[in-house]
Amino acid sequence: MYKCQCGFEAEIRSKRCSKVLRISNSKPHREKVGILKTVFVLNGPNLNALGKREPGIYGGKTLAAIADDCKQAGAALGLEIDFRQSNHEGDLVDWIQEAANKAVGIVINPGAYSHTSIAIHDAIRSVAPLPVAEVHLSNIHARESFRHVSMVSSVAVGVICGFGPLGYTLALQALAARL
Ligand SMILES: O=C1C[C@@](O)(C(=O)O)C[C@@H](O)[C@@H]1O
Repeated sequence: MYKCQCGFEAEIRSKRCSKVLRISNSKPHREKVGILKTVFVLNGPNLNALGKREPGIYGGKTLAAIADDCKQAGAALGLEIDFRQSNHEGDLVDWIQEAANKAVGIVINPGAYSHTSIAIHDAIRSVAPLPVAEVHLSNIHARESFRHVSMVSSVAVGVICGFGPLGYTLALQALAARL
């Protein structure tokens, strides 16, 4: 039996296997305390420079404007958006771990860490079955060969790339359809 700080107590097992799910993310718990489902939208290095960074590749929209788009899309989907960016790999690992207790899913654009980070790959595995959608503004497969491999894709439920900022909204819709 698991007990939340709010007093809600239950043992909730996954439909797919007998694994006990985290109580704070369970639907009955969320319904009881009346909280919206939260999705973490995480952004990796250099994405804070969107708007002025290589606009021919990434477009002219700032990350703040993308955050607004996500919040608007989230509101329509009944999702609360926790939007974050860091240039530091460890922050992204910490936030993925934090999402296990606070979110029903993650949208992540890991930036260049997509191509290198075993730590982010492992962090996503460690919070399974929390669904993770990987997003890239650019089509990484149509760019330099070092961008063709992502450490994240094999542990993501899906990948959206090449559609610019719209990819974030599409990822939120795809996650919402699974909840
Ligand atoms: O920083 C980025 C942005 C990116 O993730 C994208 O959104 O297209 C693609 C990466 O290869 C690059 O390092």
